[in-house]
Amino acid sequence: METEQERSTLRASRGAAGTDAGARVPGLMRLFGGGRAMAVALRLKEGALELGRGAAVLGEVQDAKMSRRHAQVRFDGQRFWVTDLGSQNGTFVDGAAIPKGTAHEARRVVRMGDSLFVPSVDLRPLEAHGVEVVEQFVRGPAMQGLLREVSQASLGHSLYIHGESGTGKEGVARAFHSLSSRRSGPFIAVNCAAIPESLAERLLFGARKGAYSGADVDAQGYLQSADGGTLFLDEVVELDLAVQAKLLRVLENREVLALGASKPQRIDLHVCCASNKDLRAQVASGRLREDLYFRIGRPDVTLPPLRQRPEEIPLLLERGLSPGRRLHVSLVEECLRRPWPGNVRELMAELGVAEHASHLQGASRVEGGHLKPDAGVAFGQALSQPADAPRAPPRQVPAKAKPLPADERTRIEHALRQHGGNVTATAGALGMHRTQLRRLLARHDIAVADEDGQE
Ligand SMILES: Nc1ncnc2c1ncn2[C@@H]1O[C@H](COP(=O)(O)OP(=O)(O)OP(=O)(O)O)[C@@H](O)[C@H]1O
Repeated sequence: METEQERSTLRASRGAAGTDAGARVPGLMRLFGGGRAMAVALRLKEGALELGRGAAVLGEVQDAKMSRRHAQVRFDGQRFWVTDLGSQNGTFVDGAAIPKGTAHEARRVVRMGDSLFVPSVDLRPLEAHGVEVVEQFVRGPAMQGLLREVSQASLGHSLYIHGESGTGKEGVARAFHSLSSRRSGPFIAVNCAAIPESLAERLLFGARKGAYSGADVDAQGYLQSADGGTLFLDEVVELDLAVQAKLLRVLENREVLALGASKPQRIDLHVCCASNKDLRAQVASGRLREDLYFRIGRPDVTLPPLRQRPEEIPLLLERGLSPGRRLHVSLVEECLRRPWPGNVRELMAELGVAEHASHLQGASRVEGGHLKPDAGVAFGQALSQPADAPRAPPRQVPAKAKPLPADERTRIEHALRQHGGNVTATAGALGMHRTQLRRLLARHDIAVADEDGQE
């Protein structure tokens, strides 16, 4: 895009994707190494890949903390398995050290040395598009694909963006505007959920002087303000049905009648709506007028939640840090493990909190232990059970898989060792409350010293 001021891209090391639509390319995405975010696709050869210091697939960013023969990763057509080949510093799956010599299912994130790998059943999108930053906006392959659809849609008059809260819908709406012929006009963003019902008509359509008591000047509505540009209506289904009917008339007739006005005013705008709800279901339940749905509900794009775009997380963190601060691998690992129900908004807010905590401790880097235990975790959900695994087929319990409590014990023991037996710090690193960790310690019969040093 011509308007792009900044463009940096983390590209795969292995060139463009294959074009055979049928042939998936399973492998690992290396998302962190050498203290930096990266997005490098590592293909498996005949279903397997051996990783270690000096391995050619690690390219120029080698990892001194990896052993020469560190671990092997294998894909069985459904699931990824990782086997530690006797490494010195261990291999960690979802934060827990795995025992050496036995295959362990690789789920969300694998750590070897200071490098992080995320399994992917198809590397081709990453190979073809990489992860790029355009005007501070991080765009992985899914976002780039969606923006290609948005570019098509920008030739028309409307777009509907469906996606969970905090996924970046407003950023997509701005792209719809800046790609359109109205890019030099205004972009007016309105959160319909925040408009009091009694003020909705006045704020949207404007009011003439004297239209109601206290209206001592003409007031433009959002629609008039967006004339010649794009009106972004976030949470559009929150508008009441009478206002929806009036909005439809404006969009169809391209003229708006302000409250108290006798003559309508011509307007010409694009409209982009967004919601985290399924609009068809909203029509079915009577919350959205069907005729308005046909005017604003199509074409539509769906923005995937952040947990399905893990390749963006390290770069989001890196770019979200204050100047001079650095990321520790443990922070990125923790963030890759958590489901982030509040998506990018929550990730960035919690990064700020973690950065502050690290600052207060005088730490030079922001670490996993600086994240709040409940950051990025859905209410009532255990961290050991992520909401949905990215890019992996539905998981079944494999016959040889170890039951969860054994994993849990290993994970807790490892974290305790890393934090010198301090329960509070260990709980923080594991993303749980101190009392929750105490319960687990009792259940697994793991003895620790109390905070005051008593065992
Ligand atoms: N890909 C991204 N790169 C950088 N920042 C992003 C990205 N996506 C979202 N953000 C940031 O996350 C925050 C939330 O994004 P945004 O407001 O666009 O989400 P939304 O989906 O519109 O949320 P809501 O539905 O709650 O209004 C913003 O501060 C935005 O700048």
